[in-house]
Amino acid sequence: MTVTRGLEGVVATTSSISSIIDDTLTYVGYDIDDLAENASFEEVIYLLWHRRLPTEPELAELKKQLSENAALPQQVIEHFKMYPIEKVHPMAALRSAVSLLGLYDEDADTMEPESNYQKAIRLQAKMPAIVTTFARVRKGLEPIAPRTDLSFAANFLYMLTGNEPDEIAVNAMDKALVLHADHELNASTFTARVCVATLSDVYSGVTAAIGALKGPLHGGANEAVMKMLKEIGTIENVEPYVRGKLEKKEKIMGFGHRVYRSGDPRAKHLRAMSKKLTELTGEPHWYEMSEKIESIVTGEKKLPPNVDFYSASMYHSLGIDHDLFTPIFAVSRVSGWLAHILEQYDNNRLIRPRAEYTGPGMQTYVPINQRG
Ligand SMILES: CC(=O)SCCNC(=O)CCNC(=O)[C@H](O)C(C)(C)COP(=O)(O)OP(=O)(O)OC[C@H]1O[C@@H](n2cnc3c(N)ncnc32)[C@H](O)[C@@H]1OP(=O)(O)O
Ligand SMILES: O=C([O-])CC(=O)C(=O)O
Repeated sequence: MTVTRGLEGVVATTSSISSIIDDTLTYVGYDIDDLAENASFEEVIYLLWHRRLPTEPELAELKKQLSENAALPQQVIEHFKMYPIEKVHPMAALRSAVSLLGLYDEDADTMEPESNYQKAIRLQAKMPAIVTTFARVRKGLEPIAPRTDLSFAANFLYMLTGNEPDEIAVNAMDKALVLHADHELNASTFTARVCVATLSDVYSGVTAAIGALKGPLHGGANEAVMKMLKEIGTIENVEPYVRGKLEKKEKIMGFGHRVYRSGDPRAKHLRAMSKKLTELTGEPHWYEMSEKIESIVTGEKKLPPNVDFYSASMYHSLGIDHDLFTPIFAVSRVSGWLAHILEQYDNNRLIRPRAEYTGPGMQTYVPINQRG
């Protein structure tokens, strides 16, 4: 048996959803740079689920379906009011809420492709309301119902604050959602596929994926980046802080990647948005600190920033609570998880690798009264 630690380089499935080849990321063959500049998040959802861009009527229909399914069942809202919500991490709340949604979906365990597609729409549609309702209830505020006349990105910001967001904020959120939507066989997507490959249901697959995204080596890194920026505090402190961490062989969050070698193509879009938004909010130091961290880490370790690094200062500039950064990642990535879940069902085989056993050799059972 050959063990490949962390399954590095192991090709575990075929997929027609997204690809990373020579550090170029494509969704269904469209370069991420092209999509980030030109596509809306709703178009990207359609692309991932149907493997082609929608026509105008198809996009209008998807938007209508997302809008019609955006509100949360009252039971989920009541659930948020039942526990000490201010002590709960929103990713844990999101994980539980998705699982709970499965209890109120009478088709949860129906396996026909059309039923699974309809569940994908319902789940994608409700993710913003889960995150924003949680965010408001924990502050003692009433949840805000989704509006049917706003885009997916605008609705998210509207439900969070109750104010109609301006065009700059909506464009930034929309682009962030496009950039995070899918990423080949990352840890959370693989988790979702392993789960549903047992022929478990869509809600189980997404719940499992949220659990995997939560960790700081994956989606949780964006919140950790903001924590680091706050800890550093000033531009003067960047150099001693970062060099000190590197000397102690500690990781700098938001840097490094299992697949990219010369850099994550999404980072430049987030860097540009971070620069623009931090200037507009009169807090350019968040960007300036980030840029300085990048120059030290890339200089010392040759590790470029990943998608989580500049998204932190960008979301901060939109006035978003720092522990909501990873849930926002999930609001976008659920589109990719759902595409992969449907693809897995389409051509399923149980995913079950092997482990090389390293424990003791064959032993004889000793009755408990004879053990020393
Ligand atoms: C959406 C996403 O999931 S993007 C990734 C988000 N995660 C982060 O930003 C957390 C910080 N980054 C990391 O922990 C890693 O780079 C990962 C998890 C992304 C990739 O991990 P792996 O491919 O397993 O790389 P691994 O952790 O083995 O690192 C290889 C070497 O680079 C170093 N390294 C990797 N990332 C970093 C980092 N962020 N800071 C400092 N050193 C690092 C490791 O210490 C190791 O050094 P060594 O060979 O001297 O021991
Ligand atoms: O692909 C990965 O390993 C992590 C990542 O960048 C993502 O999920 O967006």
